Amino acid sequence: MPEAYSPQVIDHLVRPRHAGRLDEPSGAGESGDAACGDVATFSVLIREKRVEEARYEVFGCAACVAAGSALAELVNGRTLLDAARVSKADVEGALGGPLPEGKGHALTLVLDALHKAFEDHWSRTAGAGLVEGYSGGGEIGAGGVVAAMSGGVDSAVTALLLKEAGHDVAAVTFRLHDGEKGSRSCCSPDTVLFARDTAHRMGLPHFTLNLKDLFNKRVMQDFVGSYEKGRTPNPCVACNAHVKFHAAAFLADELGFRHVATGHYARVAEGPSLARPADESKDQTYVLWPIPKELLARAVFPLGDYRKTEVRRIAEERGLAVAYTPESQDICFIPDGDYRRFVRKTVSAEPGEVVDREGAVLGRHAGVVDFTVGQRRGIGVSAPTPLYVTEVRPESKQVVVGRRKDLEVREVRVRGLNWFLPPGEAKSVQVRYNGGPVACEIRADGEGGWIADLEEPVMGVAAGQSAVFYSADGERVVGGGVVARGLE
Ligand SMILES: Nc1ncnc2c1ncn2[C@@H]1O[C@H](COP(=O)(O)OP(=O)(O)OP(=O)(O)O)[C@@H](O)[C@H]1O
Repeated sequence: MPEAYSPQVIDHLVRPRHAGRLDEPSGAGESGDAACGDVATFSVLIREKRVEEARYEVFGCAACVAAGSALAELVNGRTLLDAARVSKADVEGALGGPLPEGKGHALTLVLDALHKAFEDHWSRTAGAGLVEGYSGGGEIGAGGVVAAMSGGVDSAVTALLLKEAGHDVAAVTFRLHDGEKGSRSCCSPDTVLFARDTAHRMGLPHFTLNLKDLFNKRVMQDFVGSYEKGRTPNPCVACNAHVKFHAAAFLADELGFRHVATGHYARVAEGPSLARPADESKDQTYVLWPIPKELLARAVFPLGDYRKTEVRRIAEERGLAVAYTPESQDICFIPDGDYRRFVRKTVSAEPGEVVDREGAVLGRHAGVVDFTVGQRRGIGVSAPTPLYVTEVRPESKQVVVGRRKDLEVREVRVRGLNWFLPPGEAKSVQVRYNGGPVACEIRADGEGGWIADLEEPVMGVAAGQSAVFYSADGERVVGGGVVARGLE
């Protein structure tokens, strides 16, 4: 580490390039904190996928000021993709090599301000309902892939494999929620920085899209609301239905790219339909059923052909820092896994009765939001044989309990279906993420929904869960939907 500033740093201090703010930018961003001394802003004017102008303003140490000037010089006039590829190492290079000890943060600070300006540009382009319901623009680009990168190993290897296969790749990280304090779940600020760094080390452009409002409305509120209604939600399914693929397609269209990729373990088969991946222990087809068909036609899942162990090995071999990141938690916005506490923070639960199937009152509970069908623990009623929740009735605030046998269902009603293949090809159904498929026959219920008649009984099917139908060979997803009440 040098002790003094390089001639390049001094030059940027004496002759700052592109200093100031644009009056009418298409995006503006700020990073840093006055309390810790350094604040950087960038304003950008983007036209025709090019950074026509970029200006910076920095209040802070000399290294930060010089880094702002060097970065502005590096991105002015470049294509948006090239500008989004500029890395900390590039800025460092432009400043004549490593900064003096303790000054490395300058690179992160100015790059973050620039990327927040890009993020703001996308928010302004997409408008208030950012990508809500977006399913593709008029013209789909010929090539290129937008790879959704969460900061985890799967999506990093996804982007790497696509790049190594010769595709034009742009990485995108979605800001979905703030995470809970102290957490390092996906989308917390440091995760975004980490994902950007990972993309840049692969030589990829990186963008961030702010989807917090959409995610809050379509995933988090739905999650809490479902418990209030006595249903069991699956937030990953809701995210795949409304957020991830729409947002990635939006960015792909803006960049003139055709495909969108995620690190899911699944394959896209002809149809298009979804097919099971090579690594059956990581199969994610169950949560992917709601992707609109027109978006599935643009989706690629490179990991569908790999086993997770191979994916980690690839990450290790290529020296990716993500190689050792832990598996992500079940629900990304509840890092501690305590979803009851999460739900209770938002809804005020009202007490009610615990009743048996004949209606006899066995006890009291503190709120229906604490219960799901199939639950055994925490019922608070003692009985000679174990009791299970067999039904949740939010209207009467009753929780119905019964024996294990009472949980068995032979008929599942499914609504809100998304079919990839003709319904007649459905030969089995899976009603739980970790459950296997059960042979079934299906019939239309005459009201737009379908009924699956199961060959063998399944325990504890809760309204709100997904029901996913598979083909006769069990390999392809025929379609999926949401389990409806009415099977009782
Ligand atoms: N915040 C995010 N930003 C961008 N893409 C995301 C984000 N969260 C998830 N994804 C995409 O969705 C895929 C599946 O998400 P999931 O939460 O199941 O993560 P995962 O299977 O553990 O993958 P990873 O190891 O990449 O985090 C990811 O591989 C990634 O492509």
